[in-house]
Amino acid sequence: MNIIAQTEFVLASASPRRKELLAQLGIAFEVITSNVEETSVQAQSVEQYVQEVARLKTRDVAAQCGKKTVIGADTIVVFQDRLLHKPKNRAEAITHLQALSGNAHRVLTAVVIIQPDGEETVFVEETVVKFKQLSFELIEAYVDSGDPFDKAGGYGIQTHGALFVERIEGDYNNVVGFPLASLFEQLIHLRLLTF
Ligand SMILES: Cc1cn([C@H]2C[C@H](O)[C@@H](COP(=O)(O)OP(=O)(O)OP(=O)(O)O)O2)c(=O)[nH]c1=O
Repeated sequence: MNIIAQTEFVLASASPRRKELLAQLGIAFEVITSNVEETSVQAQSVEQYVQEVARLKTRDVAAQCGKKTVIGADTIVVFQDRLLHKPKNRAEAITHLQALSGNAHRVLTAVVIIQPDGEETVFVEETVVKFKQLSFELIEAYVDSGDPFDKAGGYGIQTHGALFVERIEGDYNNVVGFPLASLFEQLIHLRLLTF
């Protein structure tokens, strides 16, 4: 399938996974990373929080590039209304995985599209992931591999975190950091892509 960009695109993300996912569309884009501090965001709900962070990152990059369409995102892991951020250290990574073990959690990704005229489109996609019961030995071995530290919730479903999954409801790519199918749908709707 030939997907044609109707605008110049910029991806506002340092995540190599988002870059790979966007590249799957087969369109050209530039990558510009924002320097926004995520922890400063205040919100009433996790849905509002993830949108606000994604908005801040995307706006920061949009301010640097005039006539282009900027796409940014933020992914959070929510367990019983608690946000499980990227773990700061080994102990936190272990605590996150112990909480997720044997339970279902939500992964929310907010995507923001800012067009050259400043028009903003925001949507949030949710995927529910149920983990198997994880032994302490397995959690420790995984944490010691170093994989959890750049990932929300402290695991990567695209790496050895895949071994923890009992079932998943929703878009797998949303857990990796970009709900590609919904993004495609939005970009078609906004006439920023054609095929
Ligand atoms: C749950 C989960 C998260 N993640 C990643 C997706 C995101 O990259 C990261 C969450 O952090 P984000 O703050 O959403 O993204 P980032 O810091 O990697 O990149 P940027 O802010 O520049 O866009 O966790 C996985 O790769 N696999 C998973 O299974």
